[in-house]
Amino acid sequence: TAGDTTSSDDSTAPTSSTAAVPVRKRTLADYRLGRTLGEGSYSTVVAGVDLSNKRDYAIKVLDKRHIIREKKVKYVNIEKNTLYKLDHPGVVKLYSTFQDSSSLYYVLELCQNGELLTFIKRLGSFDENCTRFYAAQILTAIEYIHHRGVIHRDLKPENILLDHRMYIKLTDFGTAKMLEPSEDGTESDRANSFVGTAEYVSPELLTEKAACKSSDLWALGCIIYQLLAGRPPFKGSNEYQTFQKIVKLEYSFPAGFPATAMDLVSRLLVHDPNERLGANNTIDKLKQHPFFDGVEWDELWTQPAPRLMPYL
Ligand SMILES: C[C@@H](Nc1nc2c(c3cc(-c4cn[nH]c4)ccc13)C(=O)N=C/C2=C\CC1CC1)C(C)(C)C
Repeated sequence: TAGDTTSSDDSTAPTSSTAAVPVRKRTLADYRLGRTLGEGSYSTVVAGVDLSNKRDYAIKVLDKRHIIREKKVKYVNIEKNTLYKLDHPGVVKLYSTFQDSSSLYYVLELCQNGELLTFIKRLGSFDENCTRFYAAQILTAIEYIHHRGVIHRDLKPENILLDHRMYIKLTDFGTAKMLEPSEDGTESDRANSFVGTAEYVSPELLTEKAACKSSDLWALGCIIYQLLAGRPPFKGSNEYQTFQKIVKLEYSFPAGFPATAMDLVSRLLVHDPNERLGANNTIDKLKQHPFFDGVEWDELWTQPAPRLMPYL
């Protein structure tokens, strides 16, 4: 059975009904590790069964020496604190962490259906109805993390995962930015340094090295384009070529690309972060775009996901 995918309670936290029994810190001995699910630049995610409750989890393993050598300790703590703070059906849950002499371990929600990218490659593209559903789920997950003062900064189909219900889960917050309360909404709502993955990185990240909430909206525009077209809008033969296309806004829609989706994408792939539809905490304006006509926003996380159909 899947790990606590339905409720937020987990086996390690005492529930209100039981006495406050001391919660024993988990160790690796509490899990039977399975196959490797994904490899990150500083981590490996493996399947794991909690031997005490037979529930499936994803266990992210980080090599301490590697993290220290690569000076990524800050990012590791940002990810852990961000994940513990976020609680939304579209964000992967972090249940507990522990460590041993060589590694750090995160016990996370298992997303049984893996990466969204796998399905885009398998189908070639998503039809309009499926694109609408997944774009709406990603949009509400982005709206939630932004409301909590978090910018993801590296959204892409590789780290947007799918659970057993084929619902999306945002993951990989190692490069996220937690806006300080003072930073949110004022002129300094910029997060510096880090650059995301070439195809999805926003122009402001390339020119001013400063991401903002609107950078995640740019990535959403790239993802919606990719769901319908089967490829990202900016793709050069190498990273530098890709960056060139982005700063020059050099992209075009393939023949047959649906008109309302074309209008939406062109309102997101806008150079000026403030001019993007939904920028400056106006995500409601994004939800009202004609492309999302028919979306039942209140049913989005209870209705069954649509059967995946390619856009032919
Ligand atoms: C994006 C990530 N890949 C993955 N991260 C997570 C998975 C995951 C699952 C599959 C999968 C499941 N079935 N088949 C494939 C493939 C890749 C996965 C999961 O289930 N639960 C939490 C995860 C991540 C939690 C997040 C805090 C890091 C990278 C590539 C960085 C390793």
